[in-house]
Amino acid sequence: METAAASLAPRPAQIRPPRSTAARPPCAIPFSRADWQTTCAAILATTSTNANGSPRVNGDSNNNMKPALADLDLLPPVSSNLPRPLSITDLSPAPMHGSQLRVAYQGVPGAYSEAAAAKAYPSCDAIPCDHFEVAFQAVELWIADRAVLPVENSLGGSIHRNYDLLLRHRLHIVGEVQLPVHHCLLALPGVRRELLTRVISHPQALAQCELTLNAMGLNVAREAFDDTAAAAEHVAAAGLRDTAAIASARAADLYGLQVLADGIQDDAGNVTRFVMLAREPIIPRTDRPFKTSIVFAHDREGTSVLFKVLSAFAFRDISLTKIESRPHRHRPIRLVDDANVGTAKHFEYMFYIDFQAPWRRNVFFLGLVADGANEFTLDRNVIVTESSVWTV
Ligand SMILES: O=C(O)C(=O)C[C@]1(C(=O)O)C=C[C@@H](O)C=C1
Repeated sequence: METAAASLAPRPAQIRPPRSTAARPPCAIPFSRADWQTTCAAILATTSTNANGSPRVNGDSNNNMKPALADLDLLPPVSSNLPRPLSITDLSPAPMHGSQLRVAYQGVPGAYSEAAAAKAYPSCDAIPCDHFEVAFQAVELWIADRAVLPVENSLGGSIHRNYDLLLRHRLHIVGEVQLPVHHCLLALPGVRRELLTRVISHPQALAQCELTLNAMGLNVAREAFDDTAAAAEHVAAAGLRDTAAIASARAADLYGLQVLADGIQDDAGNVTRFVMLAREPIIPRTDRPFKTSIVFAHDREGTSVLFKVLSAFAFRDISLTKIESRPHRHRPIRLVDDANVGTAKHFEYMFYIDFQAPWRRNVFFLGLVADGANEFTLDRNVIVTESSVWTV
């Protein structure tokens, strides 16, 4: 989920510069602050807002992104951005890419997403972005090489916004990383729990600590914030003595807050799964397990098509690791009320399936996908729109 505090004015979508030396990601961005701000200004200049208020980069009416590289002075000349041949790096297992990759994540330094980026690509330059969509755009515009974004949490469930963005952008899943999420309650030095009237954090973090906060007697107002570390930064920057933030211990260090309580997540095994995204797909290693992700829709009413699709997996002994459905934007159902006013309701769905299978069976299965939907699904009314394969 990507939500801003109701009481806070929405901030413009932008890639954030590192704020200070203390607040830099583990591996510094190789620009000066001034250079970085010029880059941000350039990407913002290419960003327009569509009717729904979501940012777009030179998008057409279908929200298809077109990189505006010529506008970005700091980027390499356009000619070097033409598609390049796959190199050995592209073919190696994704988590080993490592050295000096620029990796976009959503949030500010100290966010769990920054830790996930560092876990996925240990010597990367982590690039903070205000919104998930900006992280997608940063990769599409070659400002970053990869994006690392959360898709689900063991307590809070799926992060639907990123499922939707995966369909609207042309990036490939090239890996995944799981991050144990250990939350702390942070406040200004000297503040006692009894003084608190408000707890702020990312909505997922608030949900993950709900029971523990209540058990601690903190039945105070909760407020949603863009990300956990931004909440911590806000408490520190605004000198709020009545407000605590839920964030990481690293955020406490970065923003000079004290840890009032440690490990406040409702489940000790709280884990968030992040996907690693790139412009080019990878060929996964055959000596390691790997996952395939597909997205499909069907144009028939009723549940039997879904049943047939699922049976295609069952008959081949292919394990599904995740199934998710999202409203189909292009096929809304039109409802008419008593006053004969029509509204679009999204009760038709896109289905996302992740599956894991031995290499041979997986190749066979993907072959069927590539062959066309008929064979793959045993039903000609199913359309597969996306697929990615990665090593886990
Ligand atoms: O706010 C952060 O620190 C994030 O990285 C975001 C996020 C999320 O989107 O779910 C990531 C992991 C945690 O589950 C809580 C929040």
